[in-house]
Amino acid sequence: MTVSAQQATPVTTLRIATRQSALALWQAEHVKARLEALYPDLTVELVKMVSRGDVLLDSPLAKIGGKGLFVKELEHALLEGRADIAVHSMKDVPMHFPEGLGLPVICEREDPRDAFVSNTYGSLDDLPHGAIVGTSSLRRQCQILARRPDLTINFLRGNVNTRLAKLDAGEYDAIILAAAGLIRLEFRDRIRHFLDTEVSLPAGGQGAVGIECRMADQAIIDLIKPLHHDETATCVLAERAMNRTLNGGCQVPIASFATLDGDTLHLRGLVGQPDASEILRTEQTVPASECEKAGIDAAEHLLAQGAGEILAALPHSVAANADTPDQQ
Ligand SMILES: NCc1[nH]cc(CCC(=O)O)c1CC(=O)O
Repeated sequence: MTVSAQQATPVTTLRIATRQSALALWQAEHVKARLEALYPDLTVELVKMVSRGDVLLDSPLAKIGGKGLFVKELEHALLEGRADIAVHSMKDVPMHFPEGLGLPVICEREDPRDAFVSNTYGSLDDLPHGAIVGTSSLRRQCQILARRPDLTINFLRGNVNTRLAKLDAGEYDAIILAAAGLIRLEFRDRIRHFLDTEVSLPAGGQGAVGIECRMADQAIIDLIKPLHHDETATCVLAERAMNRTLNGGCQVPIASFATLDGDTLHLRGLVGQPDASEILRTEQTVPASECEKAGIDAAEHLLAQGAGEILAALPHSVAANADTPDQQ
């Protein structure tokens, strides 16, 4: 279909490609509801897909494919015309898009912080000496050990519901999850404490949802554009520019988090050893219009301190797997 033909044809039905995890479905339903509220005559359908990452969830192979495994299937559906948009957690979106696809919309961010969840203890600082904390994010592990070197970090995988079930089964004294996922799935009451960003700097894009589509589909882009949130997008672009400059899929253990104060953007970045033996930090303050430059400068400052050596020393399977994409 040519661009002019699409502009002449109003969109009557929109298909959203989505994974079938509870969080992915919530995000797709949320976008569907917002679009239906904006356009009462529009029919929005969910195209539910099983991503390779979901199939391989319990296999070590899932580690090798990293983030890409969870979005590739959805991107195929877009490229083959089986769906019109795909809704993603920005944290899990790879740095580069296949030819013809792009991500023109980033929605308003939910709480970006990490959350402390426990059935016994009120916060990280309340945990007794040697307590067991569940997470498989090296970013979280590194920052938790920096604050509490006595804790034992144990591997914890699966989606949000699985993780809570493992906590409830008594396998851990506490677990750390993104607040956003818990809030969206109505588990806010399980959060005992929000980790201050000074204690646990979030992953780039955490808490934000983005919409990917075919960039030639101007009518679709126009349709979804009202869901774009400029302030969130400015912050997420800075965070992603830092991660991209630190080199592609290798994002572990990397944190990047930007905030806006009027027209001033403040970006903080971190690269650390998983055991917290070394933690590099950077802070950049720039006009909001230079958000990408802030990300590049942050990455270069981290690289100048030795971030490249830390990241290169990580085993490949770990380095390729970012902030534990299976958690969705
Ligand atoms: N890495 C997995 C992932 N991707 C997005 C979220 C939910 C929060 C968000 O939207 O960033 C999670 C779960 C988690 O980190 O606990």
